[in-house]
This record gives sequence, structure tokens and C-alpha cells, in this order.
Amino acid sequence: MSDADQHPQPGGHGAAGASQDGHSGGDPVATLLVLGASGDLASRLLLPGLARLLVSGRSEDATHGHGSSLQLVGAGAEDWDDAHWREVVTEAFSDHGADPAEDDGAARAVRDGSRYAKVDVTDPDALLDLLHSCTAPVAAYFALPPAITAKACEGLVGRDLPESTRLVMEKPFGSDEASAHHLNEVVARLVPEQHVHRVDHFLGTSTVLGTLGVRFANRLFEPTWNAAHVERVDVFYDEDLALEGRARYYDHAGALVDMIQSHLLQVLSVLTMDAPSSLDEREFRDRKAQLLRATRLAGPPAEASRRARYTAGRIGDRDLPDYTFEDGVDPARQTETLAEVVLHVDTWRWAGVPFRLRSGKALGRARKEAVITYKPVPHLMTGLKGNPAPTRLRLGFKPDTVNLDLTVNAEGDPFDLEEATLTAQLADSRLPAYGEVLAGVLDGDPLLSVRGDTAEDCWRILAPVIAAWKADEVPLETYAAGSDGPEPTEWFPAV
Ligand SMILES: NC(=O)C1=CN([C@@H]2O[C@H](COP(=O)(O)OP(=O)(O)OC[C@H]3O[C@@H](n4cnc5c(N)ncnc54)[C@H](OP(=O)(O)O)[C@@H]3O)[C@@H](O)[C@H]2O)C=CC1
Ligand SMILES: O=C1O[C@H](COP(=O)(O)O)[C@@H](O)[C@H](O)[C@H]1O
Repeated sequence: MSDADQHPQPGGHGAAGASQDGHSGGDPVATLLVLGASGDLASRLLLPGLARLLVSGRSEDATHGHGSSLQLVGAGAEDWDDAHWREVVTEAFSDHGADPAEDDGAARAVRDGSRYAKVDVTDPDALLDLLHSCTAPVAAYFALPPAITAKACEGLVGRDLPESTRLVMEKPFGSDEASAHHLNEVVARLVPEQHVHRVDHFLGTSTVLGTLGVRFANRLFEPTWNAAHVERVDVFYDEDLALEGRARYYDHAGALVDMIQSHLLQVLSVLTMDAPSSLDEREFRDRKAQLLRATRLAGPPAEASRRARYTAGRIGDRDLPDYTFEDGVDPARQTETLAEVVLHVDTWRWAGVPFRLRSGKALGRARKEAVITYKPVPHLMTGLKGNPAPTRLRLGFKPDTVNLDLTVNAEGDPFDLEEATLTAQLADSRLPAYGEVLAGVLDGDPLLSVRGDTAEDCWRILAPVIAAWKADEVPLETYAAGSDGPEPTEWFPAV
């Protein structure tokens, strides 16, 4: 897909361009239609995100003052009625600071006005009827298994959708570059690109957004943010959570697709892109796309990728079984629970710098941070003692922190060197990631959505790894649950 296809209206945000009041997305969304209302995503992340958005008042901004009249429609295969759906909404809202019983504002209005529709989304007539029964513009949130989402979209091709419909698509978007390309073509026949929200909730996290402030609102970092000064960059998303009953999805996806193909490549792009001139969606997404287009695996998959799976172990007071004994897991799938890759970004700025992306489950330490390691100083003056550790900037995710590891003169002996860390705790975002994502959807602003070309590129970058793992060219290592993961190697050093 070319840039031109992605940008029918240079300078504008939505298909309608910037609206009269300067808002980015044209008409605000009137109906949020959650397809897959009985699913895990809807109850655990979407409804809580919506609750927090309603309480924050941002929904009024996002909908240009119509937050409390937002219609919430849940739909799915379950034989629920409106009353049951409202109970689900009430529970999710109450657990997240928006108890409709106490709140007489937007949360209550949205809950009281919400309804449920039973529908098989793969039946195009039924889905279309449902869409037309909603007040337009409708944001159709596909909280569905990806194959069902693709089938539902295909069924809508050639049919008349309500005006200004937005399609909100979850990850994974496609299952490889070709299928993502195909899905992009299908979606492009339904709505303009600016009305497609390919969700990556990491782009809604305060840390990823906070990276922009640290990088671009300070004179200090940007001049050294390049291959001349940076030795390596490591992005870790090590979780102490294990499978947590998600075999139906995870045992097919694995760590590479679940975390690296989607979230961590987005983090990488924000960490390494050139400075956009504004937070206009086109400026921002162009910069990310440019960076990812230049990204490739740093070597042959047997060296530049590694996969591993947890065995039985203990995390805190939890005993965990070997992954292959978890409910719903098929050991023959050889699903990895930890993945690491090393990438290169072929640009003047980044040539030769290794970027390691790593994520794993059931690790002893939940380490979630991007570490920028600087090169040693060109000359350390004779007379200073000690072996200085490299300067490191560590951007922590959850909690959101900035740590700068420096070498300083030691206490008591000014000729000796020691390490010191400057730490800043970043302010918590008022909204959880899904609240931020929904604000963008309701506002019709795709700034924090993954653009179609980028969705394809993320598959292209990892295609050699996926093929090599499928062909068993890279061994599936093991690590005990509760450990630090597989042993460090030259390609995957301890940092
Ligand atoms: N859960 C999570 O933490 C996250 C999920 N995602 C993504 O969100 C999407 C949904 O995931 P999740 O909620 O976990 O999945 P679930 O399996 O929990 O839920 C899927 C929902 O879709 C419904 N459904 C399935 N087929 C149809 C159909 N033909 N017509 C109508 N409804 C149907 C299911 O109903 P029924 O149960 O009755 O079949 C269920 O309500 C996936 O793309 C996933 O990758 C992304 C980030 C995090
Ligand atoms: O999308 C996903 O993300 C979570 C990690 O994100 P967090 O915001 O919950 O920390 C991950 O656990 C899950 O496997 C993956 O599907």
C-alpha cells in the first residue's frame, strides 16, 4: 500500500479532514458498538477503559460534548438481553471508578442507554442491520478472534455502511504480511484509512507517549540519540504473569506474535523515529512508518532470534506447571513463551546499532523497560581510577520512570569513580491504555492507531524469524518459571 493510498487528504486527519472547530476527526462517534461483548477483552479492558474515560471528562472532549449521550451497544453470539448486558457494564464500570449507581453523570447515562444485540457477525445481513440500527457515526469495535473479524469485514464489502463508520481492529492484524495486505485491501473498500483504528494499546500507554516528551522536549538527549553515541538499545517486556488461562489464543500466537510483532515494534518506532514537527497523525505515523520500513533482522534467524518456553517453577507464592501442562496447550505446537530478536535500522542515524526486543512470560522479575546504552567515552583521563560502567538511560514501563545511570566521582575519593542513578517517577496517566485508545476512537483521531502500511511492515520484519522457527532451524530452549530466562549469549547479552 503506498503512502498516497494512506493519505487521501494531505494535512487532514479523517476522510472529512479537520472539522470547523479544529477537532481532528470530523463528526464525533455517536455509538460505540462492541462486537464480542462477552469476551475477555471487552470485560477486562474495554469497558474499564471506557469507565475511566467517562469519569475523566475526556469523553466530553473526545465527543465534542456528547460524552453522556454516547450510545453503547454490546453484541455477540451469547443469548443475553439488555438487562444482563447492563449488569456486565455496571460491574466493569463500578470496579473502575464509575459506579453508575452513585454517578449521575456520563457513566450512568451511558449504562442506562446501553443495549445488547445477539448477532453472528459473520452473517453480513445481520451485521449490516445491526450497524444501521445504531445512531451514526458508529465505531464498530471488533473485540473478536482475528479470523472472525476478517470474515465479518469481507462480508461487508460492496454493502452500504452507515455514514462515517469507524472500524476498530485488534491485534494481531492478519497472520503474515500477505494476509495483512489482503485485510488492508478489504478494509479500504469499506471505509477511508483515517477511519480505521488498528489498535495497539501500547501506543496508548503513558510511557510510550512519555518517551516523546523525554526525547523531544529536552536538548540533552536528541543530539546523542544516534549510532555515533549509542552502543545498543534493549527493550524488555518480561512478565511475571504466565499463561493465565489464555491458551485458546496464546498457544497459537506465542510470544513473538503476541508481543514483539505488535507492541514492541511500536515501542521501537517511537524510540527511534525522527522528530515529527507536530502530533498530527500524518506527521507522527509517517515518521514511525519510515523507521519501520528501514528495519530488518540483524543477522540470520539462527543468530539474531531466540525462542524459549517455561518449565515448572515458582513465582512468589505461586507454583507454576510446565507450560505444556497448562490447560488447553498442545505441546506439538511448540509455542514459545519467550522471544528475543535483534534488529538493525538501516538509516544514517542508526546504522550498525543492535536493537534487541525481548518479551517473555513467567519470569522471576517483571522487567519492563527500554535501555539505551551509550558508548564509552573516547578517552578517560589518566589519574581517574575505576572502570566506569556505560552511561545508560532506562525508560521504565509500569511504573513509568526515567533512570539515568551515570559515572561520578566516588564519595571520599575524588579520583575514584562509581555509579550513580538519577531517577524520576513520571506522573501517572489519568487514563489506562484502553481509555486512551477509546478517546482516539471516539474523537475519530487515528494518531495512536497503527497505519495499514505499518501493520504490513511489522509482519515483513519478522517473516524470516517466523519461517525459521516453523522449519525448526532455531532450537526451542527452556527456562524455569520464576527464573531470569535463558542464559545470556553474545547476541543476547545481560544488560
Ligand atoms: N484479551 C486480551 O487481553 C487481549 C485481546 N486482544 C485481542 O482482542 C480480540 C478478542 O480477544 P478476547 O476478548 O481475548 O477473545 P475471547 O475469545 O475472550 O472473546 C471473543 C468474543 O467474540 C465472540 N464471537 C466469536 N465468534 C463470534 C461470531 N461469529 N459472532 C459474534 N460473536 C462472536 C465470542 O463469543 P462466544 O464466547 O459466545 O463465542 C466472544 O464474546 C482478539 O483479536 C485478541 O487478540 C488484544 C489485546 C489483549
Ligand atoms: O496484548 C498483550 O499485552 C499484555 C501486556 O500488556 P499490559 O498492558 O497488560 O502489561 C500481555 O500480557 C498479553 O499477553 C498481550 O496479549
